[in-house]
Amino acid sequence: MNWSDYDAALFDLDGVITPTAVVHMRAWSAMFNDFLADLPGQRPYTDDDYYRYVDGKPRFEGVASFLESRGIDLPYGDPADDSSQRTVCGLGNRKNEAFSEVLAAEGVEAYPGSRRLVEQLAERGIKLAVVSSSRNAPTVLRAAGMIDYFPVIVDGRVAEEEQLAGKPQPDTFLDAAAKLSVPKERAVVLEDAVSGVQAGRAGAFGLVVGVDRGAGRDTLLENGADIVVTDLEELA
Ligand SMILES: O=P(O)(O)OC[C@H]1O[C@@H](O)[C@H](O)[C@@H](O)[C@@H]1O
Repeated sequence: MNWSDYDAALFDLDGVITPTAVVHMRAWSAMFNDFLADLPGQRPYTDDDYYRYVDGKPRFEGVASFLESRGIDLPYGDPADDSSQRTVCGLGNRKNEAFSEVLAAEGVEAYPGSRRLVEQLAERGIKLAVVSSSRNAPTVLRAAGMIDYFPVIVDGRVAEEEQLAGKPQPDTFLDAAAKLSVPKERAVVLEDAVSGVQAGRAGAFGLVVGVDRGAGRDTLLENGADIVVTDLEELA
């Protein structure tokens, strides 16, 4: 790809800039498997469930989507629900406690190739944004020492405040491009999740880059990626 064809790069965070997709995956697995253990006839939650139903989506939409796939009906509850409550929101918040504990205990470093690409693009004057479903995005970016590169961050909280539909809808990416004053045809979306490349395709952005951290090259291409890399170093 030729960066001179573009004016902005819209980065997903977890699994694209930082290896936190793995932390999210482990936290989801611990929470769902604990929850399923009490339900007769349910097979365990696996990484395949993560990629199909949870990856890249806002917290409570991930919970609802997985529960629906297993025919489990729980009340939605309220985002402020305590993590002990048997609601969609309660389960999401239970998972968030596990995620926050790992982040606090272990910290996080950006992928070296992603840091290099971000630094180079910043030097070239390409405008940069993070577009993440996660409400933890600013905390993760700060912990990785990367927050100052991104004048625009559209995270799970911003999406809620501004009533933007989450990925796989394109609204959060479109919002970031508008905030950077860059037309979508001049913006590149960089995503590791199926729901994320779907959002990129739905928004008709200039280029959708799939970063294969486990979702699978063919799956990313089928769902909206124009090109697929395994590390962002390849684009630096
Ligand atoms: O619960 P949070 O931190 O708001 O994150 C929501 C989602 O954010 C996405 O970035 C992750 O890919 C998902 O795994 C995660 O579930």
